[in-house]
This record gives sequence, structure tokens and C-alpha cells, in this order.
Amino acid sequence: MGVSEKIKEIEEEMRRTQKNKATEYHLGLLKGKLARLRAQLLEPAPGAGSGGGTGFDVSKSGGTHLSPSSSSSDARIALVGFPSVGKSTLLSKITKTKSEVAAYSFTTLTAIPGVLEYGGAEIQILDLPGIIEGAAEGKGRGRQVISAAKTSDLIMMVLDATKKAEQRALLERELEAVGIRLNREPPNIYLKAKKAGGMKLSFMSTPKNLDEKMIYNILRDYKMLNCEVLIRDENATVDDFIDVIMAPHRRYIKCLYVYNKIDCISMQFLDQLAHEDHTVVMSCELDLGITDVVDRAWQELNLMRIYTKRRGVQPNFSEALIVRQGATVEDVCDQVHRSLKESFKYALVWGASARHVPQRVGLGHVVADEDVISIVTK
Ligand SMILES: Nc1nc2c(ncn2[C@@H]2O[C@H](COP(=O)(O)OP(=O)(O)OP(=O)(O)O)[C@@H](O)[C@H]2O)c(=O)[nH]1
Ligand SMILES: [K+]
Ligand SMILES: [Mg+2]
Repeated sequence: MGVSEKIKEIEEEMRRTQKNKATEYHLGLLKGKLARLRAQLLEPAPGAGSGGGTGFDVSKSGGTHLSPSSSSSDARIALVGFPSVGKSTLLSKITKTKSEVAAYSFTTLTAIPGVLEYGGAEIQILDLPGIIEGAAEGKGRGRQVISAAKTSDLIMMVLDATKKAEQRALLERELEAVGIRLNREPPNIYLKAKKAGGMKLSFMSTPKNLDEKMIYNILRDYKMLNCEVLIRDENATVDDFIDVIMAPHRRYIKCLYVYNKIDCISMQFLDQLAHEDHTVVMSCELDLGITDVVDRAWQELNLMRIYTKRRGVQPNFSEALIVRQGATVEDVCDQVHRSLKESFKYALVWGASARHVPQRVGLGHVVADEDVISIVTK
């Protein structure tokens, strides 16, 4: 029996099994088996050549319009969605890359990278083939698309506002099945494999949805006979626990839901969609809401652009240093040059993080998006 058939069999059994106290442990074990099989399915077949990576042959710098000097983009956004929702139309709007657009399904057959320039930051946008139900099990190019999505910093799930609401849940399920967790934090559970000593289990407080027997059962099923477990979150579930065991196969990625084709829906429905969490609405056809989509994507990435300035010279706003949220002047120095902070004397800051401009600060100063910094060395 192939892996796909085994998966189907377990899914069937889970559907047939009634959920109650008596079947709880059995269902937990089935979930664990399912997670293992799904991971197996995503592994490249033996001898299949280059596994891993994006699933398509695109490098992180792979934009057709990147200047040769810039080695790598600052972040990657994957456009994921059903066929003909307007993924390629969006790519062509926000980057200089043209990806074929047509009214028929599966117009795009491979990953098409483009570069979005955002205030000196370079973000790679990956236009992907449409995926269909069953993608996680290998239907269409689903598996490749999903591997590409797994390598991204943000997933933009492009949805057709005129289609049924189930579309979103269906896609979420496909991404879940391959270990992508959208807009969630890793479970607060500590697990460490040991060489000996048996299974040691402890809780911060009594969990509401898990018990010792369940945890021991699953650990045995995974042949993790020697390990240390600390459940820190009292709301942790069996699924969370399995995610922690399967951690190398899990990716926690932000997702922005982008509803396209709002030119075809009522104002009332539009208003409803626009108020959902992590959601933006647009019409590529009417050129409506596109800048909003880009601004929101930038916010979700949680990155900041810092411009450096030399004494007596205007800052160059077409080139930014990209740092994560919460970064300090020290992180900025590291972005410029690894040894810069050794000769650092102080920095002058103009922008939102400065109490007055320019403010004289040390390495520990926390910077804000679009700050201008002048670094003075010894
Ligand atoms: N009404 C309307 N149609 C749109 C809009 N955006 C794109 N379309 C149309 O939708 C169709 C599909 O667009 P594509 O960009 O090819 O869609 P895709 O998601 O890349 O499709 P695949 O590559 O086949 O998965 C084309 O006929 C577009 O002209 C929009 O905002 N409103
Ligand atoms: K299409
Ligand atoms: Mg396309």
C-alpha cells in the first residue's frame, strides 16, 4: 500500500470513529500516525535528485530585475491560491515582472519570481501555479507549490471574492496538511530527546486538553522512549504536542488573506470581508486597493527600513538596511559591517524612535521603521 492510500485509510478511520472519552486515546494515536505519513509524503522519492529547496528552481535572489550587486532579497512572499483568482495579475501590478494572465485555469505552470521595491527594501514575490483540493497529497503541482510556500516569510493567500467562502478553509487545510501553521506561534511545550532515563513528563499547571496517558502513548508510538517533556501551556492540545514532536517539519508563517475581484461583489459583502482579521480586499481590474495590499504585506513581514547618512550628505532613500522589529543600533551596525561596532562611538538618529532630532544614542537604542542613522566612529 502506498503512503497516499495509508493516509486515506487513517482519515477514513478517524471519520468513522466517534469522538468520546473512550476513543480519545485511539484518535490521538491516529493523529500522530497521520502526521508521520504526511511528512513522509513530502520527502523527495529516493533518487529524485534535488529535494527540499523551494520545490521549484528559484533562488532567494531570483528576481529578474534585481541589480547584480544585490545578492539576496530581504524577504520572500508566496502568492498561493486556487486557479484564476488573479495571482499573476497581482504580480504584474506590483513588480516589473510579467507573468502570463488568462481566463483559464493553470495558466501559470511554474514559480515566477518578481521583486517588489518598498522604500529601499527588496521583497521577492513568488507567483505560483494554482493549487486545487488534494494538493497536499500531490494533486496537480500542489506539492511543489506548497514546498515553495514553506520557504516564504509571508503567504499571501489570494482569494476570489465572488467564489464561496469555503475556498479559504479548503486552502488552509491543504497548507495545514503539509505542516504549515498560519498566523500562529509554536506551541509552548518543551521536548528534548535523551539517550537514557526514560520518559520524564512535567506540567506548569494541569492541562485542560491533554493527560499523561495520552502523552506517553504518543511518545511510545514515536519510539521516543527517553525524553524530557514540559507542558507550559495549559491549553495545549494533542495536535500541539504532535507539532512539537514533528518540529523539523513544521513552519509557522504569517498569512495575509487577499480578496481579489471586489469589482464583482456587493458593497455590503465587501464591507464584511474587509473587516475580517489579516484580510485585505482589492480589484486588480479596477486598480483598487493595490497599495493597501502592499502596505499591509509590509506590516505583516514585521521588518524595518533604516537609512544611513554620512555627515553633511543627504541620506540615500533608495537603499535601506533591513532589520527585524525590536532591532537596536547594534543590529544596524552589524548589517553595515561585522566589525563596525568595535569602532562605534555614538549614533545620531532622526525619525520616529528619536525623542528630539537628531538624538545622540548608544548601541542599545531601539530603532523604528524609516529612521535615519548616522554612525560616528572613534
Ligand atoms: N473581474 C476581475 N477579474 C480579474 C481581476 N483580476 C484578475 N482578473 C481576471 O482573472 C483571470 C485570471 O487571472 P490570472 O492572473 O491569470 O489568475 P491566476 O491566479 O494567476 O491563475 P492561474 O495561474 O491559472 O492559477 C484573468 O482573466 C484576469 O483578467 C479583478 O480584479 N476583477
Ligand atoms: K488563470
Ligand atoms: Mg497565474
